[in-house]
Amino acid sequence: MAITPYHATTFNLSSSPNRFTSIARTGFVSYPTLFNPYKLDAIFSSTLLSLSSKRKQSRKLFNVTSAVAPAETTAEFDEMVSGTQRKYYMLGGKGGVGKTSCAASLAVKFANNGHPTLVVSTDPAHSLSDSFAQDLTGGTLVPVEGPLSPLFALEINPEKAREEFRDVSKKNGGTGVKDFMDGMGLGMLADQLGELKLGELLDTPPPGLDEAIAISKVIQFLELQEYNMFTRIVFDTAPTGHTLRLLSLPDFLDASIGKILKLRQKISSATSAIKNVFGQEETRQDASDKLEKLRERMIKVRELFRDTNSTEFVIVTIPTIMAISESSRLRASLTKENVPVKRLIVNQILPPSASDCKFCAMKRKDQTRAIDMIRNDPELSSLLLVQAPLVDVEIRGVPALQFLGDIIWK
Ligand SMILES: Nc1ncnc2c1ncn2[C@@H]1O[C@H](COP(=O)(O)OP(=O)(O)OP(=O)(O)O)[C@@H](O)[C@H]1O
Repeated sequence: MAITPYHATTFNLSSSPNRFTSIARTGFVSYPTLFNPYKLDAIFSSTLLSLSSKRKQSRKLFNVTSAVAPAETTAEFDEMVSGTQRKYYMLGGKGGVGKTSCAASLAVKFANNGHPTLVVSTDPAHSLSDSFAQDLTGGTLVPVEGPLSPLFALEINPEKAREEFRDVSKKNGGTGVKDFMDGMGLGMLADQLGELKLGELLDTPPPGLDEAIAISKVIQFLELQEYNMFTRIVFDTAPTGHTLRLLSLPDFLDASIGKILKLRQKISSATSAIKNVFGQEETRQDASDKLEKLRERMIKVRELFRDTNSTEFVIVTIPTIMAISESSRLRASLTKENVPVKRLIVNQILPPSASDCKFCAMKRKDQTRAIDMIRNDPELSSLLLVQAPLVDVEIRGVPALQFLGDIIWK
């Protein structure tokens, strides 16, 4: 019989609460967990624990070691979780490799380890809602039910935001622009650009503008007193290309704002007719101050991405040559941008098996080859290699994410 240690269906991942209760009645759950206020999760996690020790036993029994990687490395989660200073984790990589699942499971793990956590998706094609099996749309912070400490999720859709912006700009002939931009934390840009046909500018947006909207929204939230509590921020980023644009964006905006400020200086020294375009002296001064603030905020973002003490970019990949090649290029670009990278998650690795079908044997060989490639890749070989197994159900909902998180983030 094939051994599938990560056979999640065995762990009742998709079970109803009643089935958990019946597990409890059969004595599968250790006594103290019944006092936990989050009973279902407690029962669930202790069931997982109990089954995970069974898993270890069955490994011993059949002397099964990981087929693709003899030496198991851990993610060194202790280091990730230690300290109450705010830390940012950005998970990125090729499309479909499991960025969202890894980001969501990390956020759940942080929250279960005492960190009030915010998980943010800046991917225009969001899947956080699907991953948490909860509606997180709406562009604002939504509490996620289940973890032991507060966990909030935020899905930002920059494309949609841009669409909305264009609509408002058309409908109101530009007058609603400022309100909308204020809402996005970019009000000061609107002040400056409102009269410069910003709507037209958005028809051919400069690279990174969508990400600008996403980033400024997050920063705006984090500046609010009520969101001071978050000590871990996990970003589920868009696929590689977008991420790189996002990283270079603060520079871009900084440069743009610089241009705008220069333009303003020129205008303010011009005739009164032109002065009317920007309003009275006081208003102009106020707008300049706001613009400076935006510039400062962008500089903060740029520094944040590069701050080894507070930020880490975690690359997520799968064991295929194509995904690994892209990860290697991503690492090179991140190094160029001075973004700290320490961990590489290789997701969806076939779990060990005593007897392989032909397809599995081939697939396993293929994966082994891909993992060897990582070990010989100059960009990737120095990273902490964390292996995550392919599980046999879709990872959806907090209990399932907790299950995945406990496997990956050790
Ligand atoms: N270790 C795993 N075992 C089994 N299924 C997985 C695993 N990791 C991810 N998946 C599944 O793969 C699919 C894609 O995962 P996910 O949405 O996390 O990837 P992504 O990289 O965020 O994708 P996108 O680039 O489209 O946003 C999902 O159905 C998810 O449940």
